[in-house]
Amino acid sequence: MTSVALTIAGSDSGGGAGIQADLKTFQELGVFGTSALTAVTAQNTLGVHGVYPIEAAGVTAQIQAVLDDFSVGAVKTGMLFSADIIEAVAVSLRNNGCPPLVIDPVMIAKGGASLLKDEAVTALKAHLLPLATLVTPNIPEAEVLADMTIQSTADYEEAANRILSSGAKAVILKGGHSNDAQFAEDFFFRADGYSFTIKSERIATKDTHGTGCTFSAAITAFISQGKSLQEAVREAKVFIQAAISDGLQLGGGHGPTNHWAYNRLKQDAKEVVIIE
Ligand SMILES: Nc1ncnc2c1ncn2[C@@H]1O[C@H](COP(=O)(O)OP(=O)(O)OP(=O)(O)O)[C@@H](O)[C@H]1O
Ligand SMILES: Cc1ncc(CO)c(N)n1
Repeated sequence: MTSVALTIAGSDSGGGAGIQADLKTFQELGVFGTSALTAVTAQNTLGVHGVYPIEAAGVTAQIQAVLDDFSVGAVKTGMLFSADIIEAVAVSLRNNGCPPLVIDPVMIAKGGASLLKDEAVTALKAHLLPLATLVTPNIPEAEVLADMTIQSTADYEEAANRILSSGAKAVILKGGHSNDAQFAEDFFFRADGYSFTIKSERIATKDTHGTGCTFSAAITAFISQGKSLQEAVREAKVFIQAAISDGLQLGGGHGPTNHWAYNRLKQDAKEVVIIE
């Protein structure tokens, strides 16, 4: 049977991040994509030029319409923008017996524009993180969620534990922003204490717009197909590695990754190593 996934996220008119990245990723992985839009952004590879949120009631109605009609195997959230929208999403998911949920706690776009209001962080922690199967912050987002600075490997564990204390079942701290020139390493922690590091070669490119959205969408797609969380994360790392490695050279700023690359390149993908 065809797997169905739902993305609850913002629109990126530039097509590299947000709902567009999610749907392209679902499509490449043979998963039927459905969506609930939280905000429209006027955006390209150079930056965000405007944010136009959707009314919370409109977000609720989209989620309900999808969940009433489809058997959704997994859900992801991306840009949620306001506390009102976060509360509406949490209520809708709770009322519908929430499917496995991947939360990408999107806060700031590459160019520095805010995609989550400061006051919405409390709502995210209180209402949505408790429902999460997996939370996928980059390091700056983990610092906000854990309310601490992260400098050392010991800090990763402390930050992860603070995020897991919200009730989330697992967290992966993404190292895309680290200054390690050789490897792109992400750190996975589960609430029961199991952890691993997942590592691939770092690709030297400026075209990394939407990497976080694409990675979390690939995890969501694989979960919707019945893969375990660990297998979903491992294969999503292959997906993002392929997508970054075959950049499309579009736009004048941070260009998008290539959502068509995975099925063509996965056999030759640079090694993705899990260190338990
Ligand atoms: N240059 C790179 N080479 C290889 N992998 C990378 C590179 N940059 C990021 N990644 C990987 O891409 C995934 C997404 O991580 P990243 O930290 O870039 O997310 P993000 O900051 O949330 O992205 P976004 O820009 O969409 O907000 C992670 O698995 C990370 O390790
Ligand atoms: C709509 C949207 N969602 C997420 C991101 C983060 O990459 C972005 N730049 N735009």
